Amino acid sequence: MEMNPRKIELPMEIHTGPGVIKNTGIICKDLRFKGKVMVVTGYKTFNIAAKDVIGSLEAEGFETEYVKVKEASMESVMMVKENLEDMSLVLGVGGGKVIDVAKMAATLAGLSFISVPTAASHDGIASPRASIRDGERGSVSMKATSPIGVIADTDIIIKAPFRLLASGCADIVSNYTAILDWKLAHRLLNERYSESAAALSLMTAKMIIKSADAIKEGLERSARLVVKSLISSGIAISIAGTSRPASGSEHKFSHALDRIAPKPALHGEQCGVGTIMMMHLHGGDWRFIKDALKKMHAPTTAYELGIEPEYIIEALTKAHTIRKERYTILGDRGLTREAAEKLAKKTEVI
Ligand SMILES: NC(=O)C1=CN([C@@H]2O[C@H](COP(=O)(O)OP(=O)(O)OC[C@H]3O[C@@H](n4cnc5c(N)ncnc54)[C@H](OP(=O)(O)O)[C@@H]3O)[C@@H](O)[C@H]2O)C=CC1
Ligand SMILES: O=C(CO)COP(=O)(O)O
Ligand SMILES: [Zn+2]
Repeated sequence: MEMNPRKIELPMEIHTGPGVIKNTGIICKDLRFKGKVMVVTGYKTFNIAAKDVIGSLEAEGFETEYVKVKEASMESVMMVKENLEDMSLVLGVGGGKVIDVAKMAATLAGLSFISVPTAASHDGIASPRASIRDGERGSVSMKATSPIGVIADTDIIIKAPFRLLASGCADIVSNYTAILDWKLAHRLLNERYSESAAALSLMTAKMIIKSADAIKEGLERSARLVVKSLISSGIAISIAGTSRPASGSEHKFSHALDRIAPKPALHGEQCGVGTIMMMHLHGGDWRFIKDALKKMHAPTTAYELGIEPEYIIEALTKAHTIRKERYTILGDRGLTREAAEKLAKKTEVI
């Protein structure tokens, strides 16, 4: 296989622990930033964390502005970018959608970006990719600048609804099928494959399953454990330069559900249920995945996702049309309706 020059971008500083959000201003100063900082946040997370972030920045002499976003869409990215003219730094304070929008807007404006997650719900915290909805194309994985820093306050993260933490665990469990899909594409299509990225991604998934019993509601140590795993999964994405080690057919299923279901569940929750079914298609131990998700209190059925079975079946038949360039066990033709129904029933998802 031809060897092209590669660049791996990683965060320079990762701050995790209780109360670290109060050090945001000092951290930005130590990283030699000055001037005006744009804080991108969400409608709930503004009060939960962004207010404190702004207070900490202003106490260190930074000027600040903030903008609230709802959706991880190209419109949100452009709206944020338009407000970045005289900024020297962008902070994303919130869940995965806020972080992706802030990351992508900073990338387009040529600015540095710091990730301030308020929930351990996704492995985009430290990754150099942004998942953005773009019109008819649906969800696309865009190349973005790596966060220069991560500030993960475990006091805030553990107070977030437990569902978000369980969803983050499920997003990591999905690395199992993502790796199987990546290997398949490597064998069939000679797609570039990184042993080290795959090994890190799989090890992270194994570790989170091993620690499942230690993940408890309200326990700061649990938040720390999941955050560490999400960052390590994000670093696997950085090494690969693509989200391949953490996103395969199970993610295609989740992206399809986002388009089809009237009320989609959380990203990680949907990916977890997708992992059960895709593992069955790979001929692997889908019960092991199901049991692991159950231990983590993550959903394993359509009912627990709050999604009608008919949308699960439709998403299964459409999943292969998402990110067509990303070859997976779904192949180029995808599942027939009958096969989709059989798969969902066999794995007790519906
Ligand atoms: N770039 C990458 O590599 C990756 C990207 N992703 C993307 O991330 C997104 C999923 O992220 P996820 O966080 O699950 O979803 P959201 O960003 O939609 O967050 C879910 C909800 O949780 C709320 N929330 C966040 N933190 C708290 C808190 N501390 N207390 C109470 N509520 C809180 C948010 O509030 P608010 O309304 O304020 O936003 C939002 O309403 C998807 O778009 C997915 O594609 C996922 C994995 C990797
Ligand atoms: O969610 C991801 C990894 O968990 C990456 O998402 P994509 O499916 O957008 O590449
Ligand atoms: Zn994901």
